[in-house]
Amino acid sequence: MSTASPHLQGSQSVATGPKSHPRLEIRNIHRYFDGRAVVDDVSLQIQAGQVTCLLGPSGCGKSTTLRMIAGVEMQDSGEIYVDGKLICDTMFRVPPERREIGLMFQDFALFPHLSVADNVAFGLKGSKDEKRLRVEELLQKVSLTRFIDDYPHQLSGGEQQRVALARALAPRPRIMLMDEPFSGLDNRLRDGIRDETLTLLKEEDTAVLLVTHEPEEAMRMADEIALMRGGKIVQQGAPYNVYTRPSDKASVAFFSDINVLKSQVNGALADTPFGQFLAPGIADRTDVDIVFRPQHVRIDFDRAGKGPLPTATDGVPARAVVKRARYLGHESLVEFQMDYDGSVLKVTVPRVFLPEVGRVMWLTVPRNRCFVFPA
Ligand SMILES: Nc1ncnc2c1ncn2[C@@H]1O[C@H](COP(=O)(O)OP(=O)(O)OP(=O)(O)O)[C@@H](O)[C@H]1O
Repeated sequence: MSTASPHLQGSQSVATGPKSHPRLEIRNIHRYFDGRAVVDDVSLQIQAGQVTCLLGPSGCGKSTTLRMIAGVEMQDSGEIYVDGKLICDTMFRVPPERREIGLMFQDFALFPHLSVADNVAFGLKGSKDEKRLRVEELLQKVSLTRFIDDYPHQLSGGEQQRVALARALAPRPRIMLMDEPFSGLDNRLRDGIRDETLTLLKEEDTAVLLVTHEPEEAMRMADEIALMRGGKIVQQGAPYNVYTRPSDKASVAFFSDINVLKSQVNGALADTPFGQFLAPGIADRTDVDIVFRPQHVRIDFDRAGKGPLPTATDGVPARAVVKRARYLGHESLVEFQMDYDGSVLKVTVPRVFLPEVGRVMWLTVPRNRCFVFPA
């Protein structure tokens, strides 16, 4: 069983020798609007070739953080370093165009009057031949060579997005900042373009900071997730760690629906209708939330008024009645009304499972899938 608190440190250090610096480092950045800390002491390190997703709900300060790194917004305190060199503090500031940072936003439009080739070549320096070579290389990588002389309006939304990516990467930026870059695309296109983008970013060895409010996008794209809330990074680490070892109830809830049992600690144990849960390190008489995801609840059929026998790993079964069942395509969602207090618990099953309303069943909660947090 997991309990509250582990503040994960992530897997960011890729040692390449004593002098290696992160490609991008921001230290203790603050930004205030109307006296309110919109970005509140944010620090991050990103290595070359690493994708970090800044993930959080709307208004938590993600875009403001990105804008400060890009240099279009000034922080009130804190420093930004690229390859160990200071590029911005409150006294000194390298202008945005000299930061070697590529930008890609949802509405980062192509120049309509320029061909695909000229769009991609826009930020490039060097001879005509050198530019042409780089344009061809990138268009080949995004599989758009055949559109090289076309104009943006002749391309689909997804194709335009890939040209925008090629354009952003053409000058070989050391860092790529992406703000919800795929949110304008329809669902079916999105997965393919995300995967292609990831492959290309890795090939170019760029350090990427991608802002998104979609957990699924972050899980799919990120080497590391920085979970942001109320201007602060509340947890940081590999997607697996952030998902399976969340630091608090809100972090669990950000990734999926949750079920919550209320209890109070007594002798490092919390009593519930599902049996006792370990609550190590939490003081007696502390109110706690026992949190678990719908996909982790176990369902058993009623056998002559009884459920399965209690076990150490799954605790005690609790009697429930099916209130509603829905098939969602990739899983079924069943809502159960619990006998013990009439509350409703959600359970998902990765197949077609549509028991009739009113049917009696028994639920158990595997202890290794639960989190106990002070309420
Ligand atoms: N120039 C500004 N003046 C005043 N408040 C601002 C300014 N820019 C941003 N804010 C406020 O700062 C907070 C954070 O905004 P920000 O755009 O960084 O959030 P976000 O996490 O990127 O949200 P979203 O996902 O909706 O884009 C919001 O409450 C926003 O209203």
